[in-house]
Amino acid sequence: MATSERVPVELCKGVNGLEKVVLREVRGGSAEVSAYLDVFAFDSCAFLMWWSTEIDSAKPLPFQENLSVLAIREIIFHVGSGDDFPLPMRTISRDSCYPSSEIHFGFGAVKRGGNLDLAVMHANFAFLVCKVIYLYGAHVTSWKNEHGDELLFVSAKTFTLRKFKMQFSNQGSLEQHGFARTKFWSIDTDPPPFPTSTSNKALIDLILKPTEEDMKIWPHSYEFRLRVTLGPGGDLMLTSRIRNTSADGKPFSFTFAYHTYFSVSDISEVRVEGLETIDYLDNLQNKERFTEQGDAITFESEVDKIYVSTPTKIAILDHEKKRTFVIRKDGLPDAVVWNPWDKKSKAMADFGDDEYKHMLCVESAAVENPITLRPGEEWKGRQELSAVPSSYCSGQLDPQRVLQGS
Ligand SMILES: O=P(O)(O)OC[C@H]1O[C@@H](O)[C@H](O)[C@@H](O)[C@@H]1O
Repeated sequence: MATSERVPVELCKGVNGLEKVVLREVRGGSAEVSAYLDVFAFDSCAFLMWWSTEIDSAKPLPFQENLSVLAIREIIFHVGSGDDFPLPMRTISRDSCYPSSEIHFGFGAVKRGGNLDLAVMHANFAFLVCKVIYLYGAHVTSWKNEHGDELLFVSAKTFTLRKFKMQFSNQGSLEQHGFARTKFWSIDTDPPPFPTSTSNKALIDLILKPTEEDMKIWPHSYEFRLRVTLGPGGDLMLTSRIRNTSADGKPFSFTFAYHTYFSVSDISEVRVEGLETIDYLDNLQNKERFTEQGDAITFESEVDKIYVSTPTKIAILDHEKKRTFVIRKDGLPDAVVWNPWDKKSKAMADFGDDEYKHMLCVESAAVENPITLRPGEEWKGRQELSAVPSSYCSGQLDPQRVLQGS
């Protein structure tokens, strides 16, 4: 039987500081199961960080050791009944067990140790689609699909989180990739309106403004807004808006990139489509300009290329995982493709020697031509990521269909 059932939940103190939730079978009244959760709640939303039916096999996700439960008003689990009970959450099917009216959206913010704040949001509590955004550098450190698979790559050796996201480099005088990724951002509670609809989405708005100290390094006044949105289908959207708020009448220029590290099964099995025949500046050859030849891009050594004036859709095909990442971008004409391969991986202190095999960095960017804003002007750059199952094997997938989003 696979009928939908709302099961009453009791929360009790578990071991190791974890919450323990007891679900009681309502039919027949005999079955009882204990499940261990790491949850926290904010306002009326509860967030599940991981779940296990056995305490010993429960492995916390990274960076969550110090999360504490603030309040829990209600947790609703939908499970099967009879012989199916308890169904692991990830096997519950959307159609049979989860009426759309009960899909929850929301986000929360909680303080953790080590002075990093984080915000967590979910688009669908039962499907474990959640993400974690560090206010330090506005890093999105986790993005999961409905099966709980992590879609982003985070190095196990990451110690400063310098590896993720914002590039706000003035090409030269600033630190590598600029300063936006090493500043503490704030939650923007009252952002100016966005033209796009916000219904049926979980979102959070972050903002970065310069302090007096920052102005000594980059003497310009700006508001840098980032909206992170999780769509109901699990798509991850990042929209950045940068405004020149200078009172001195001076313009400023910047370059930009969403420094996204995708998790891949095996870099040797991965193809990038959509950049064929496009010009690129090769970072490994003094930014000399070449034209990409032939078919899709594959990887067999270090790659560090800035593709210029690319199409707005790029696809990363992961043969082994049977998954395709589709990147759609707007306001970001360029795309950086980077994999450090073995030698560079060994030279990077916060990157494992073999981790290059499981990551690919594809960045939606505006690098070749810096963006210039006069006082009062605003720039907008948007990246939308989706992960779709693909039954790809060589020659079977029509790249044009992926790139045209059909
Ligand atoms: O280690 P970082 O500073 O995050 O940079 C990683 C890589 O980022 C890419 O954007 C650059 O093209 C590479 O040259 C660089 O090595």
